[in-house]
Amino acid sequence: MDALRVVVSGASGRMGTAACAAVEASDDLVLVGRLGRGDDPSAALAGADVLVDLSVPASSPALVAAAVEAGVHAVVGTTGWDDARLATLREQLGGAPSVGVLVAPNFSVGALLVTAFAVRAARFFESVEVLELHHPDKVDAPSGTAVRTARLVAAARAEAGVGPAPDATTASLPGSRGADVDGVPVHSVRLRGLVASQEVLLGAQGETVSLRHDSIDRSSFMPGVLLAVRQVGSHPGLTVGLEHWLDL
Ligand SMILES: NC(=O)C1=CN([C@@H]2O[C@H](COP(=O)(O)OP(=O)(O)OC[C@H]3O[C@@H](n4cnc5c(N)ncnc54)[C@H](O)[C@@H]3O)[C@@H](O)[C@H]2O)C=CC1
Ligand SMILES: O=C(O)C1=N[C@H](C(=O)O)C[C@H](O)C1
Repeated sequence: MDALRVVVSGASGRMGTAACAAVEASDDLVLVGRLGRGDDPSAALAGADVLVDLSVPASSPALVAAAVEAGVHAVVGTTGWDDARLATLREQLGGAPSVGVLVAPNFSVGALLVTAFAVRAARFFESVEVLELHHPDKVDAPSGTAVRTARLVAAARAEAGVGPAPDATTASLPGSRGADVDGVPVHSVRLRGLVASQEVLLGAQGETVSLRHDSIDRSSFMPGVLLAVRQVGSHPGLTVGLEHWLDL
């Protein structure tokens, strides 16, 4: 089989640099383009099979739209894909039925497992809060992973008939109880020395559970990136979350 031709957008960034190296180290993949801020993606996409987008939330929708337009599959790690953006992309993919796009808030298997464990645990605990901790150069908050975790946990609670978490607190400073994501408080820490961490705190009468994941190096994301690049062409349409391809 011919090697898959891969273009990386955000190629000079922290994740893009690691992804380019991971692609170059793979015998079955060939890196045919590195896109940075201000580059026109069309020429690179013309000779590509898969775009890996690791850019910034402001640029990601246009880059992915250009890939779909060119008939190129896309693996999207960039955050900021809210419901409105996903709906627009879904509509575009309706006109490109053979193209696959994966929007993956997190590529690390450990992070995906923590989210899956939290969803499994959700119905047993009346209280739940999410803490996400990242390096201080991260441009967005809350993290895409935390938003997705909170939404999935909230959906699992709703399905099980768990009511709102108890909370008698009146915040005397705005923000002190975190952001409200479907009723789940999400707290964002930015700290030099960190890469990416998440902790899901669950509480019931007389007991608590803390589910924590730490990416201590961006290499933690690369097996997931490579798996996604290899599989995206076999999954036409939009997939949100790499967990769907890991049987989690
Ligand atoms: N899904 C996952 O597992 C992970 C996702 N991320 C997400 O990936 C994104 C990138 O993260 P980092 O590498 O830490 O950020 P970064 O700031 O180091 O890199 C972003 C790069 O994108 C470039 N860029 C901006 N506009 C562009 C455009 N129009 N075309 C091409 N490149 C463009 C910037 O110049 C920069 O080099 C963020 O949204 C982050 O949240 C980060 C880590 C893991
Ligand atoms: O910006 C980062 O670093 C990360 N971004 C993603 C997110 O917002 O969830 C994934 C991971 O947490 C690292």
